[in-house]
Amino acid sequence: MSVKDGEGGAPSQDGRAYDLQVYPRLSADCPSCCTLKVPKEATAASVIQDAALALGLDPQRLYVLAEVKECGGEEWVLESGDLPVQRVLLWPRKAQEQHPQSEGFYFLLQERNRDGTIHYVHLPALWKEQEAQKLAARGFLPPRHDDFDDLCNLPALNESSILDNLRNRFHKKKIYTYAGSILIAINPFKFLSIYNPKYVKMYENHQLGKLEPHIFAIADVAYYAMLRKRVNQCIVISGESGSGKTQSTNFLIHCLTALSQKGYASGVERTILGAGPVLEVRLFVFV
Ligand SMILES: Nc1ncnc2c1ncn2[C@@H]1O[C@H](COP(=O)(O)OP(=O)(O)OP(=O)(O)O)[C@@H](O)[C@H]1O
Repeated sequence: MSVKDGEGGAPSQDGRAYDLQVYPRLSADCPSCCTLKVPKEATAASVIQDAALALGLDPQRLYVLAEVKECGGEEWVLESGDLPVQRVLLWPRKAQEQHPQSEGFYFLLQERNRDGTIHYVHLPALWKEQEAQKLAARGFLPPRHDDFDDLCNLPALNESSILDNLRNRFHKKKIYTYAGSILIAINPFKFLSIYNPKYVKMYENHQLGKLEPHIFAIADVAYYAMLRKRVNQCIVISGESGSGKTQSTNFLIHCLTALSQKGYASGVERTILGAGPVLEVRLFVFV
């Protein structure tokens, strides 16, 4: 609705008519909006009547007018004696002057059942999509992702959603994904430039989950937990043959030795890695 000095429409006592835009939420074949010129003292009942006429709706059916306000996304159903223009005059100035549905302040026309409840219709997919986007923007729905770096955040948790998520991430060269504090790694079978000293530094002393999942984050958490609690830590690596257990072990040792400041200089990393094939290191206990 935009507030204008009255030309046309029913003038109010102060001589002004107000443009009131009403968006029907009825069926897909209904017009998307109608603009009415109404006086300040027009009631919701009369606006509903005019809107039904303008939209060519069945006058035998019952309708309600609801005010939608962006803040919180509430829909306030108006009583038949309520004055829609009064509501608009309380909106922010910009919304008073211009309020396309996309801006958040508008009126909805919905069908009402005989018992007073609102008759919800099957909404067109596009409309639902827009609503979902708005709710996500307000924080009522999780932001729309096609990949989640922690499986615990998947909106639907089942085998196919897990595999889809891992696949999507893998195609974006994100081979690591968390499931809580567990790290899932998918073998890329090719070199990825995510293991250089810059990454060791980046993940150093960071809470798990703050950054993109990475094997260095696991090494870092174990290392600092050992220092803080002065208790041995272990990292269990499991997977089928060829899945990358040995490679992951090497990355962990690389990161741990780098963190302990001994890595490059003392040859500790080389010594441990050299013992790997003999010990088949899968589980580390650091004192
Ligand atoms: N993160 C990675 N980046 C690049 N290549 C990797 C990665 N992880 C594994 N690979 C490659 O995949 C191959 C198999 O990995 P690896 O030997 O670690 O598997 P494994 O689980 O230890 O196998 P097995 O249980 O049979 O010993 C290796 O050639 C390795 O280089």
